[in-house]
Amino acid sequence: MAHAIALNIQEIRVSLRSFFMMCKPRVSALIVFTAMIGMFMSTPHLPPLDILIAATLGIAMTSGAAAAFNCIIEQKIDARMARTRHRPLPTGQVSTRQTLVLATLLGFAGLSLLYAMVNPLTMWLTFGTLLGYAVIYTVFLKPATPLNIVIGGASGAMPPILGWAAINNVVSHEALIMFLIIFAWTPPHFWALALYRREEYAKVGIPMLPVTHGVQFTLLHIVLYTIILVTITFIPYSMGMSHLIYLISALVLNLVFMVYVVALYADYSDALAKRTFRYSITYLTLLFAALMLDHYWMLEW
Ligand code: HEM
Ligand SMILES: CC(C)=CCC/C(C)=C/CC/C(C)=C/COP(=O)(O)OP(=O)(O)O
Repeated sequence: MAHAIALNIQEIRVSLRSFFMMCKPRVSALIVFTAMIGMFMSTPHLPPLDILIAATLGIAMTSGAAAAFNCIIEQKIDARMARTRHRPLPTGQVSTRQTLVLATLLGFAGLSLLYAMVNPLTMWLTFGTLLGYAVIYTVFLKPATPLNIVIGGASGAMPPILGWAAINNVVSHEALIMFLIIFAWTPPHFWALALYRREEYAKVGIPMLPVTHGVQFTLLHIVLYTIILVTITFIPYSMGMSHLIYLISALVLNLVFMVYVVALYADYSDALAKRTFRYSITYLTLLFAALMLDHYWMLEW
């Protein structure tokens, strides 16, 4: 009897750990971080603690649920790619039904928290973001067009808008600028990975840009989108939303990003594409951290 209970607890622990991995915790963490920056940027003071906590939790739970739905829908493809074949659904560590129940509960709980403790606007925008990623991107765009990531990127760019709405109950132009930064960042971020994983995407028939249009065409578009990104990152300074700390940080981060993408364009290697992909994550993290640092530093003065 005691043995059976111990076994059951062990099974539940394995299932929960597997489920947690399907919430793509590292991606979700950066998504939540950008949402929190949206919250901090939306007010000259600190946001009310109860709303800050409820909004952060609600957005994190819904983002995790969206990622888990993506894992359910893509499990057959995931099983055939080296990068994803160890995910819990392809290895059979958890069942589809179990994951579906947990993802639905998590998403419902996250959205309810936003509705009850934050505001209905944030709940509806977050629900739209979930549908944008789990349905529009995953089901319709990803298998259909190399523009999947450009259009689908809109849902990954939503978090600062969600954060701002959580505190102020509006969608502001400042939040839209932060949205645009992530929106322009997403193609270079993802195409860098898609380049060194192009053979796997080709094998499973997903029309990522390097598969449909080749390496050189993708590299050119990475450079073009990075130029657009760099341009957009100067808007916060030029409209007085951010100041010198942000400007200097953006200059340095942009310079390094440009060096990466131009070097990649000039002399492609999988190893450099992998480093560019990793840098894209550092870039977005530091750029958003700089927005917040600049915001509070300037208020101090
Ligand atoms: C539709 C848009 C996006 C696509 C297609 C995309 C694609 C990817 C892929 C395929 C990976 C590798 C994941 C893995 O191997 O587990 C990845 C990693 C990552 N992405 Fe994105 N991404 C998108 C948007 C975003 C956004 C909006 C953020 C955050 C604001 C983000 C943050 C990250 C982070 C932090 C990682 C590293 C995960 C790790 O180290 O395990 N991505 N992305
Ligand atoms: C707040 C909220 C509801 C956010 C939802 C938006 C969200 C979770 C965006 C994540 C983007 C992401 C993980 C892309 C992975 O691409 P992929 O799915 O093509 O990669 P894969 O091959 O690793 O599955």
